[in-house]
Formats: sequence, C-alpha cells, structure tokens
Amino acid sequence: MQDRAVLEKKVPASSGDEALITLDRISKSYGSAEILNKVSLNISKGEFVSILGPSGSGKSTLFNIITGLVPADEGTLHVNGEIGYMQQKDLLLPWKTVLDNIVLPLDLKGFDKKASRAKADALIDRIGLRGYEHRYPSQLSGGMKQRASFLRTFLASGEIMLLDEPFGALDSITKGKMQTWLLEVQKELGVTILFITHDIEESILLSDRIYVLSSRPGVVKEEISVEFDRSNKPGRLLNPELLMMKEAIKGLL
Ligand SMILES: Nc1ncnc2c1ncn2[C@@H]1O[C@H](COP(=O)(O)OP(=O)(O)OP(=O)(O)O)[C@@H](O)[C@H]1O
Repeated sequence: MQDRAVLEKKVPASSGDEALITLDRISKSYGSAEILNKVSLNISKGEFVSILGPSGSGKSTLFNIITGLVPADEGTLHVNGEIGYMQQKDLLLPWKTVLDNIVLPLDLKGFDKKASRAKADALIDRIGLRGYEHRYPSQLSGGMKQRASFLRTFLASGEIMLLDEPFGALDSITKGKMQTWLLEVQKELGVTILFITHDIEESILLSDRIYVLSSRPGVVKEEISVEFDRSNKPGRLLNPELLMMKEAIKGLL
C-alpha cells in the first residue's frame, strides 16, 4: 500500500540547525500526467534554499503540497514551524491602503488591530515604504508592491517563507536591487527562505543550496551547495567557480 503524504506540525525549537521542512519521496500526478516523482528535500533553520527548474517542472505544485493546499499522492512531509507563502503575483487588494494590505492576515486572524498596525509600522522603514503606507497599491512600483507583499507574508508567518518567483515580473534593474534587499532583510529578520526560480543566476546569487528540478516529471537532478561569500554579491557572480557552476547547471536543465 502507498504511503499517504503526512503533514506534521510541531512547536518550533528556538535554536540549532534542525530541519524545518523535510520532504521524502513526494510524488504527484494530475490524471495521467506525472508532475513530481519522488522528490526529497530539506531546509534547515536560517537557510536560503532555491528550487530551480524550467517552467512546468512542478515547482509551484511542490509549494502547494508543502503548504497543504494540494495533497501529495505518495511520500512524507514534515513541517516544523509556521509557513508563509508568497505567490508570484503580489495579490494586494487595490481598494486597501498599503498598511491595511500588510496587516490583512493579522486582521483576519482576529489580532488586535492597533497592535498589528504598530507591528507593521515598525518594519515599514525596513522595506523602504515609509511615506507610502497610506497609499494604494496602484500608486506603487512593482518592486514596492513585492516588498509590501513580502512584509505581509512575514508578519503572517514569521519563520519559514516560501517565495514563488517573487521577482519574476520585475525589470532587471529592480530585480537586482530586490535580490540585494532580500539577502539583507533575511539576515536581519532571521527567516528561513525556500525560493522558487527558473533563473540560474538568481539561484546562485541568493542561495545556500539549490535543488535542480528536471521537467516532466519533476525529479531532483542535483542538490548543489553554494559555498561562497554572499555578502559580496557582485563578486559572487564574477567568481570563476560560480561561472562554472552556472554552466554546469545549464547542462542539467
Ligand atoms: N490543478 C491542476 N490540475 C491539472 N494540472 C495541473 C494543476 N496544477 C498544475 N498542473 C500542471 O502541472 C504542471 C506543473 O505546474 P507547476 O505550476 O507546478 O509548474 P512550475 O514549475 O511552477 O511552472 P512555472 O515555472 O511555469 O510556474 C503543469 O503542466 C501544470 O499545467
């Protein structure tokens, strides 16, 4: 008999490099289409891990399984902490102000409105939106909207963030700025990030580890550790070993 996927939630531990998410041989099909085949991966506290794969390799399906939105057919899943899921689009509500959008999940959970707003306000400077908190999403640039969406996800979850191609729709200059910003903010807030991308360079720039997923069905082809200085972003991309890594990853996809 096949194992059913199990979602197990435990109380998060305060320290150590324990695994926050562990997937063991997760498989998923839609009808006769096999989307994921025995995908195993893990992410420990404080890590930045990317799932890199071509369009249609099942990356978003994997996130939907981790968050419990979609059941897996086979395999086991352990989640140790609160997960926040930021999807490709910012999904800000156009009729609410930036601040009201950011605190929306807290309002929905029934938290004290004043306290939630104070909590968000304390982080508005950090996401570079001071002066914009009472504006509407249509008055913000693409990068600003993604930063607002990031803070909303962070406040709602706080510990493990699943980011599904958050910079996919941004121009390359804004994307570069957002990548630098994300690394800084991850360090400051101490969050663990699982990140979806189909951009090889982006995965090398941001990640501690990369899982390379093949297409049809999604299979983990390689797990790569990126052991380079992440504080020096431009230097990272010019590092000859990283250029070789980029070429090697290209060969896998
Ligand atoms: N609910 C569903 N029913 C049927 N097929 C689905 C469903 N959700 C996803 N699929 C199919 O599963 C495959 C993988 O989709 P998924 O969105 O997970 O890939 P992805 O790697 O995230 O792609 P992209 O990079 O384009 O977002 C696609 O072929 C998609 O059409």
